[in-house]
Amino acid sequence: MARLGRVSPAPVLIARSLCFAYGDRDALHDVDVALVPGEVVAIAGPNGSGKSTLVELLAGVIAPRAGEVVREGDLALVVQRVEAPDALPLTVRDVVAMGTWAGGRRSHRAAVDEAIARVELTGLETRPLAELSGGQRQRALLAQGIVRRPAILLLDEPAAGLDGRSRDRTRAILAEEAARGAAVACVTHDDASIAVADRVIRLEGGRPVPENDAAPRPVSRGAA
Ligand SMILES: Nc1ncnc2c1ncn2[C@@H]1O[C@H](COP(=O)(O)OP(=O)(O)OP(=O)(O)O)[C@@H](O)[C@H]1O
Repeated sequence: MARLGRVSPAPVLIARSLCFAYGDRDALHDVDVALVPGEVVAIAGPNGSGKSTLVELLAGVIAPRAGEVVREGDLALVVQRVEAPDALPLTVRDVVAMGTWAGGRRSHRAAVDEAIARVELTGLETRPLAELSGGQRQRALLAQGIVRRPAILLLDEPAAGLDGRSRDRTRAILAEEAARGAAVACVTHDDASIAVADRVIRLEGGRPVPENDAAPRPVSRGAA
């Protein structure tokens, strides 16, 4: 009979031996990732090291040249996008509500308002996105990502360009999402975010750096 003990939760995302190239330029080599519920993982590394490419592969935005990604549960991707779609008169509430569309589910208006409040944009619900500052847009995109409480939350520099208070708030939201059971992985250059992450995946030249605790934590056997 198996002994009862503390068992790590099963991963909700496993990526094995991921490789990717843009044309003939290699961008990522042989990267393994396991994301488990309740954990915030920082994806760090210098410019051009492959962080955004990795997140796009994990999210399924692009397909790997080699390797595979297995996901359990729904996923939200928060991208770093500074330009607003001026041609579309989308309000903050519209943009956040779009986050509830995936999987045919629609959240209640209360959930949309709650997500807006969490990123401290209450009062700007009817403001067109194009009339927001870059930091406010970034926070609206974060609200879009968290509104449907995804099992997997991937973010590409969600705090880039934010002021100190909004950075702190973003960091707190990622911790809150992990606390409710989401698996969170976040590309960041922010030392404070790296310091508070449960684990860091560090890339250099498209390769994981092993000496920086880049290996996934042990996970329950058989889950893969
Ligand atoms: N669309 C593209 N076409 C060709 N090469 C690309 C493209 N996007 C990225 N690359 C290259 O792939 C490599 C990895 O880029 P990526 O954007 O993933 O790095 P990053 O670590 O996210 O960088 P940064 O910190 O600057 O955002 C870089 O060498 C980059 O020049």
